[in-house]
Amino acid sequence: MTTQELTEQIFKKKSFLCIGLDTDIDRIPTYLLSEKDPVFSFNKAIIDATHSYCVAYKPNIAFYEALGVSGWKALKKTIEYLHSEYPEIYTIADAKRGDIGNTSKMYAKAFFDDLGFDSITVAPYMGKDSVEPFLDFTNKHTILLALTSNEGAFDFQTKKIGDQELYKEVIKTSRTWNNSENLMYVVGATKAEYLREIRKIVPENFLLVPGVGAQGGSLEEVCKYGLTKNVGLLVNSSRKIIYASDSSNYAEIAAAMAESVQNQMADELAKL
Ligand SMILES: O=C(O)c1cc(=O)[nH]c(=O)n1[C@@H]1O[C@H](COP(=O)(O)O)[C@@H](O)[C@H]1O
Repeated sequence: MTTQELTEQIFKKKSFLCIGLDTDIDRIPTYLLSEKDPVFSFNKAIIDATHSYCVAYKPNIAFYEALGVSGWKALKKTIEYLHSEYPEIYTIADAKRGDIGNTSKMYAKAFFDDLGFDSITVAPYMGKDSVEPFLDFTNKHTILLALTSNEGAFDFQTKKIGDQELYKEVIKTSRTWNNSENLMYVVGATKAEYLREIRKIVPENFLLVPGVGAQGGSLEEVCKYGLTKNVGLLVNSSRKIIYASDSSNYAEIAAAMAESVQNQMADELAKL
C-alpha cells in the first residue's frame, strides 16, 4: 500500500488507530482453547468487530513464533484473512528484524513476499546495508526504531554522539539511504514531548507510535506534537483493546474500546 492510499483511508475512517494483535494464548478467553486454531479464532473475532475503527493491524511476531509451527500458521491465516476480507487495511509485521545484507534480504522476502505485509519494523543498529534490502521493495514501508517506548530507550537512544542524541542521528542518517522515501519511524507514545524535535527532522514522514493504553502514553500529547496536515501518525494500542474483556463478548468490548479511541482521533483530525 502506498503512503497516499494509507492517508486516504485515515481521512475516510477518521482514524489513525493501529490495533496490535499481540495474541497471547494465555490471555485469550479459555473457551477458545478447545477450537482448532484458538489464536486465529481470537484474531478473526477481534478483526471482524474492530476493523471499521482502525486503519491498520500490527501482529507482533514474537507471540506467534513462541507457539512454533502452529503460531506461524495462525499468523499466515490472519494476514490472509485481512487480505481477502479487508484489503483496505494496512498491515505491519512487528518483527524488529535487521542483519547483514543478504540475511536482511531473506527477512524482507519472508514478510513482504511470502506473508504479504505492507510494512515491517526494523532495528537500525547494524546500519545502512542491513536496512536497504527492506527499502528495495516498492510500495512497502520499513519502520525503523528511532525512540522506543520502553525505559531502556534511555540506555542508548538518548545518549549523545558528538552534539546530538543517537535517535536523531539514526533518523538523519537513514534519510540518506537508498529508497529512504519508504521509511517510517517508531517513536514511543510515552516520549511524546520528543516528537517536537523529531518533527523538525522529519516534518512529513509517518511515525508509528506505540505506547498509548497499557503503557500509559497520552494520545492528546502525541497529537499535539506529532500530527501533521497529512496526519503522519499511526498510533498503536494492543493489550488495552484486545484484552478489554475475557468474557464471551470480548470482541464487542474490544470494539467499544477501539471506537472510543477512534472518536478521540476524529476530534483531533477535525482540528487540522
Ligand atoms: O515496534 C513497536 O511496535 C514497539 C516499539 C516500541 O517502542 N514500543 C512498543 O511497545 N512496541 C510494540 O507495540 C506494542 C505495544 O503493546 P501495548 O503496550 O499492549 O499497547 C507491542 O507489540 C510492542 O512490542
